Parts: sequence; C-alpha cells; structure tokens
Amino acid sequence: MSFGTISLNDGTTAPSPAFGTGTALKGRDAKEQVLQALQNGQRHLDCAQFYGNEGSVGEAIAASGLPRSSLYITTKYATGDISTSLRTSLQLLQVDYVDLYLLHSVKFAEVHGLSRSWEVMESLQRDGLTRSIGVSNYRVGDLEILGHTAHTMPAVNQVEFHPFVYNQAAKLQQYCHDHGIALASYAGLAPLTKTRHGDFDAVVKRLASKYAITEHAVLYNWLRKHGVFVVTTSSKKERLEEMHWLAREISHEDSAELDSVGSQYHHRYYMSFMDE
Ligand SMILES: NC(=O)c1ccc[n+]([C@@H]2O[C@H](COP(=O)([O-])OP(=O)(O)OC[C@H]3O[C@@H](n4cnc5c(N)ncnc54)[C@H](O)[C@@H]3O)[C@@H](O)[C@H]2O)c1
Ligand SMILES: OCCc1c[nH]c2ccccc12
Repeated sequence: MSFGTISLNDGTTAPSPAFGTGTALKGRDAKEQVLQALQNGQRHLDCAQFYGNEGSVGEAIAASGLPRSSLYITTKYATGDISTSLRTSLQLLQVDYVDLYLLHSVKFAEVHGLSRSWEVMESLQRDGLTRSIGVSNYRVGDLEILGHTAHTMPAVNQVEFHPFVYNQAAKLQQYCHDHGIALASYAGLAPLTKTRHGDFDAVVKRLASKYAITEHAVLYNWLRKHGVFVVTTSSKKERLEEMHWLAREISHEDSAELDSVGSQYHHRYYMSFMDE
C-alpha cells in the first residue's frame, strides 16, 4: 500500500490509507464500491454502525474471497449497548473480530459516560472481539477525562484534519502525540472538494507540478507529513489506482506554506463541537 503502516501504542500496526465507507448517504449500499476498492489493493476498511451499511460491507468482504488475515477492519460505535453493538457489527461484517473499534463521537458516547464507555471498550479488547480500541471526535478535554480512569489510552483518535482546521487541531495533535495516540484524519481532501480559496489553490497547484502528483495527492502527502493516518474514499477506479503511487516526501518549507496559507481559513464540515 502506498502510504505504508502506522504503529499503534498497543504494538499493532494499521495500514494507511483506510478506505472510507461512510461518505455515501447514510444507509447506502457500499458493496460495489468496497469490492472495487478491495480488488484495487485497499486492505483497510473504515466502517461504522452509524453508516447503516455494514451488512453491504460484509457482503463485499465475503465476495472478495480475501482471507480475513489480509484485511484490517475498523468500525465504530454509535448507539445502544456498546458490547451488543460490536457483536451486531461483527455479524453484519461477517467477521469474528475487528482490528480497531472506535467510539464514533464523544457526543454519541455520552449516553454511557466517558469512563464507563471506555471500561466496556477495554473489556471488548480483552475478550478478543477487537484487536485495538480508540476514539473518534474526542477533544483534549474528553481525552483527559477518559485518561483519569483508563487502563490503556486509546490507540487512535480519528478526527477531521486538513489545512482549514489546522489551527484548531494543533492542541489536539500535540496532546495525541504526547500521549501516544495516533491521529487519523477524515475529510482531508475538503480544501479541494468543498470550499475553495484562490490563494490556497495556487499553492496546491504549484506543489502538484513541483512533485509531479495530482492536487489531491498534495493534500494526502501534507497529511502524511503531519504524521496523520488517512481515511479517504473514492468510487472511481482510477483514483483507487492513483493511491498506490501518490506518496511523495514534500519538503518542510512546502508543507509549512500549506499550513500558513490554509490556516488563514476555518471551515469544519463535521462535528462542529470539536471547535468548542
Ligand atoms: N469519524 C467520523 O466522524 C468521520 C466523519 C467523516 C468521514 N469519516 C470517514 O472518512 C471517510 C472519508 O471521508 P471524506 O469523504 O470526508 O474524505 P475525503 O476528504 O478524503 O473526500 C473523499 C471524496 O473526495 C473525492 N475524491 C477522492 N479522491 C479524489 C481525487 N483524486 N480527485 C478528486 N476528487 C476526489 C470523492 O468525492 C470522495 O468521495 C468516510 O467514508 C468515513 O469512512 C469519518
Ligand atoms: O463518520 C462520518 C459521520 C457522519 C457522516 N455524515 C455526518 C453528518 C453529521 C454528523 C456525522 C456524520
């Protein structure tokens, strides 16, 4: 895989990029898109109870004929009893463990309370239903509360991360780094696929030409430069193929230029409470 692997604090490794199954409308059948991704070399699937389509992901996994051991499967808890939710996800995905189980959002987990939720996550890991445990959309304050009672800190925090939330994510990035929590990014392409700014576009264009990669690959490599593992997605075969060759080492100066031009702007597309 193009980006390689990320080492987690529990001694395991996760392949990056992960292939997202949630950008399609909630509940939309993901079978064809996931099967195409698997056939094009993607091995890490990023799933969620919230997406309402784990059954279709399970069908794609089964149809691929790939051995379970060659796959890395992440899914996320949204609602209901955590242990029951994971067991249901396993059934739908047609596997007997996942590699990484995440609490999808601190706002979703509030129903159990942070400490109690994390205790259950630790027990699911002990029972072998998931290899690694982590969180998504947790702020520094949430991680601090969790840390008071946790036996092990989350292996991963999956958050929105791109140049237009760079300033807002700085404290969280530092905290995760200091506590051995791997930061995973979603919506990393948003500066090209959602809101556009001419001066930022110009920098991306210049770097795409300098490094002989696409503009989207400039953002992937910016994420990589920041030590962040990538969750992305595409329904297009050519873009999946492109992910195999897009890794480039962009210079510190070029990355810093994206930081400074991008962080003049602030756009967050998911989970607005992350700015609180
Ligand atoms: N944990 C969370 O709360 C959370 C929130 C949002 C997304 N996610 C995960 O992250 C995944 C990706 O999210 P995203 O869609 O925001 O990520 P992204 O920013 O990587 O955007 C992906 C989209 O960009 C476009 N795209 C991809 N490659 C392209 C290319 N080469 N050229 C032009 N356009 C291209 C496609 O429309 C694709 O759907 C989701 O499927 C989901 O698994 C998680
Ligand atoms: O993991 C993605 C979660 C997600 C997709 N679309 C949304 C809209 C609102 C809140 C969360 C999401």
